Amino acid sequence: MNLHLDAYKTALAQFNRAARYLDFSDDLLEYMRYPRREFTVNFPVRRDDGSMEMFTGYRVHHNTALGPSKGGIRYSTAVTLDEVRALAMWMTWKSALVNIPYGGAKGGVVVDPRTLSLGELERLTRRYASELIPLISPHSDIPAPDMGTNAQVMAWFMDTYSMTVGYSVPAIVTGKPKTIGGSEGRTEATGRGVVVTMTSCLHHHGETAPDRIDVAIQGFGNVGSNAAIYAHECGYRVVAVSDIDGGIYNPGGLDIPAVVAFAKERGSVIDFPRAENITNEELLAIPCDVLIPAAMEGQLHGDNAHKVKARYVVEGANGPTTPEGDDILNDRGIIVVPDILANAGGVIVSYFEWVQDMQAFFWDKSAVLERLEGILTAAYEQVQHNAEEHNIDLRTAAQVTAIKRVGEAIMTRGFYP
Ligand SMILES: NC(=O)C1=CN([C@@H]2O[C@H](COP(=O)(O)OP(=O)(O)OC[C@H]3O[C@@H](n4cnc5c(N)ncnc54)[C@H](O)[C@@H]3O)[C@@H](O)[C@H]2O)C=CC1
Ligand SMILES: O=C(O)CCC(=O)C(=O)O
Repeated sequence: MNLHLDAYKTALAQFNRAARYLDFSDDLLEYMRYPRREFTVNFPVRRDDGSMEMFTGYRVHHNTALGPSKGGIRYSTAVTLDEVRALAMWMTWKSALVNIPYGGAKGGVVVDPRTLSLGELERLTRRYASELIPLISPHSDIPAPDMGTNAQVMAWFMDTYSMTVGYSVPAIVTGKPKTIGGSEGRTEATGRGVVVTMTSCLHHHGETAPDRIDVAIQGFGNVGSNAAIYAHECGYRVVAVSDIDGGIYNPGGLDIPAVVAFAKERGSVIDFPRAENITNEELLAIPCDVLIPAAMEGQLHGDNAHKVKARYVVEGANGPTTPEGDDILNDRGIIVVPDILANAGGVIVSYFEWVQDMQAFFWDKSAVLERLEGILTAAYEQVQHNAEEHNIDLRTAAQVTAIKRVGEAIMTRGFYP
């Protein structure tokens, strides 16, 4: 299975499933299946040893009916145009679902950032940012971090854009360091939001005692580690976590602050002293109540979804479950809180950051976190309500709500093919 070629197939299969519940014309549905713009760029980067290497990057705008396109930038050797298409489409539905005035975009460069020195990473970022300038602006397309990128990468992005136009433009990207216009709470927003939606879902099912809930998390980057930290703070028992090198398991619960410190020093969670090493495949099948895939696409699929022991899957990553995986989980009565809802905390606080930058007026952390929680819990309740009303799963309910908003915006603006 090619997980990345399959990502767009997954996005389309989810869309087609939701489309059955929408009273839209075939023409309008067909229009929404396509990305609006796709940009591919090949560019050179000088390596520290003086050699020159060519890199390929992408930026895809899926739909802009509700506002400027918004979405992260991924640095990974697995990046393909098809993967970026899928991620851009999910951004359209995510922003619409949580009612923020954005369309969907995503970008990526085919590179393993761990193989670059800091200088090489900066040169690559500045060159890619400068190639994207015809496409981006605070009013048209606003990038942010995703897998393999972080606040520092966003700072170089912002600086490159600002140098080109001749004045500082903080609102060109979100997820920046706070010293240059970043928002309080953005770094932890996605992981925190995953735990907020998990809690809404557990409460809906009458499970209100966090100390009775065992959580396993795949991926220990921005999303996974912040989900682990907040889950631990809320009193949940995080029994397993993993990164690309493998995972660790302690059925009595992991000391998450100690794991965070250990991973920071060692570059991986594996060999953490008070736990057993496990593989990523074992983590997905570990005995627990909630499984949070927070690494990448296609992790739960037709060949392993039957092994999941969790009763809930809360999707921190984008597209971690294939349609075959979804069918198996649904048939087994496992509740899946879908990516466009569970991981929307990141884009919500990015929206807050953009608003603050545009107004040059900054909020304190409690205002950011309170508004974040308010939007996510309302979105969860709406999706849960729609799912019950139409007797459909949460993913389909979330997609129906989101696609309906985008379709209505397209129609209202005038859809005359
Ligand atoms: N950063 C953000 O604000 C948001 C990220 N997401 C999604 O969350 C997921 C993770 O993103 P970040 O945490 O930002 O990335 P990151 O680069 O900070 O961390 C990724 C983590 O996943 C691990 N990983 C990578 N490949 C893996 C594999 N094959 N098996 C197991 N672990 C693997 C890495 O070792 C690392 O621990 C992605 O799907 C991303 O699109 C979604 C919404 C917002
Ligand atoms: O913060 C943003 O603007 C986008 C984050 C992102 O890429 C995502 O939600 O997948």
